[in-house]
Amino acid sequence: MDDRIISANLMMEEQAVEFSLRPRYLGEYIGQNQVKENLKIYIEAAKMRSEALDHVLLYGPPGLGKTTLANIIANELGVSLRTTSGPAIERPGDLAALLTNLQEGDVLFIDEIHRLHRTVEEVLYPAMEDFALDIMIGKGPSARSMRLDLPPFTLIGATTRAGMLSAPLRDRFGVVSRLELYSIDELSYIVSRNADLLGIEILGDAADEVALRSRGTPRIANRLLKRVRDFAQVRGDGIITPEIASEALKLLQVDPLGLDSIDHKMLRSMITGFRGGPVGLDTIAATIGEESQTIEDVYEPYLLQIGFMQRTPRGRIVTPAAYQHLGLSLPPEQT
Ligand SMILES: Nc1ncnc2c1ncn2[C@@H]1O[C@H](COP(=O)(O)OP(=O)(O)OP(=O)(O)O)[C@@H](O)[C@H]1O
Ligand SMILES: [Mg+2]
Repeated sequence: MDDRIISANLMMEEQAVEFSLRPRYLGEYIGQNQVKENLKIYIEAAKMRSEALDHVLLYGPPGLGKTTLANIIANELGVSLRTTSGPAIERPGDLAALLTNLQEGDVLFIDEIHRLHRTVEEVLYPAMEDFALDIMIGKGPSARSMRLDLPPFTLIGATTRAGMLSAPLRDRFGVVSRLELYSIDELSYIVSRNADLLGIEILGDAADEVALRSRGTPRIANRLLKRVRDFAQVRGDGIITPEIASEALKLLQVDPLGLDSIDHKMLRSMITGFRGGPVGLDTIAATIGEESQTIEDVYEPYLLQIGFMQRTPRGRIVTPAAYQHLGLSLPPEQT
């Protein structure tokens, strides 16, 4: 699924561009107003008290700006940021090395924090709570534990799956923020701003056109913008007009609402195989050959947001709006 144009996952060759487009301060970070307002206050307060900011957990679907926000928080605090990820920290000693190298007030950013090894996670508890490391010296009966002080620091954890964090870890975050899918207006603004940064000329209506198909996700908006730019250069005079945008987007096989063939396949198989549901997540996954987790993290949030799917205790159901979008008629008992 990673070569899908609308995959929200970061592709290798995109990293440099993403880095250059990343907003550096809260003022440049579009949307997520609730999260921003809260952070602004906590950051201000931490600075006034000359203390480290409380630990922050950011969660939400991929490509919504968690990494960006972690960098912004460090910038706003005026401290350094060290980045690592759950699976990258293999042994407790690796984490201890990271922690002992922090300066007072620094931010340690752990991406995919739900994938931390258990033994590593246990080192994190006293580090987060008491800014201390418990290390074992010696082996066997003569072994004893020694406590090492750490400089006060801020841990920022990011995850697409808050539900997979253990309770003791989750409870140690003072600030827990959920990032939401972006509105069309916000995405359109991001597209225009990023076009500016990349030296691309795009008309307002064309930016809306791109925004509409970006599944509420800035990363997808950036990707579509670049494809549309290529098209405008080859087929037009480089300026992205609404006509150019919609022609280019059609070629990318993304429908006017940003759904691609996998979304279509999923909705259609729920309709034809299960009369629109309710149908369990695992059944859907097996039917279309995707992993349940991927469906839950990546495809479903957008379909829920645009009201094409609903979650019920008995499973997922397809809504009339989706039938209409697909040009299918509702089963008789639902009309
Ligand atoms: N609020 C925003 N305003 C402007 N641009 C944004 C915003 N959020 C994200 N972006 C853009 O989207 C890109 C992807 O964001 P980012 O890498 O922070 O997502 P992520 O949530 O960390 O994704 P993942 O879950 O894959 O790690 C950024 O490079 C940036 O260009
Ligand atoms: Mg990230």
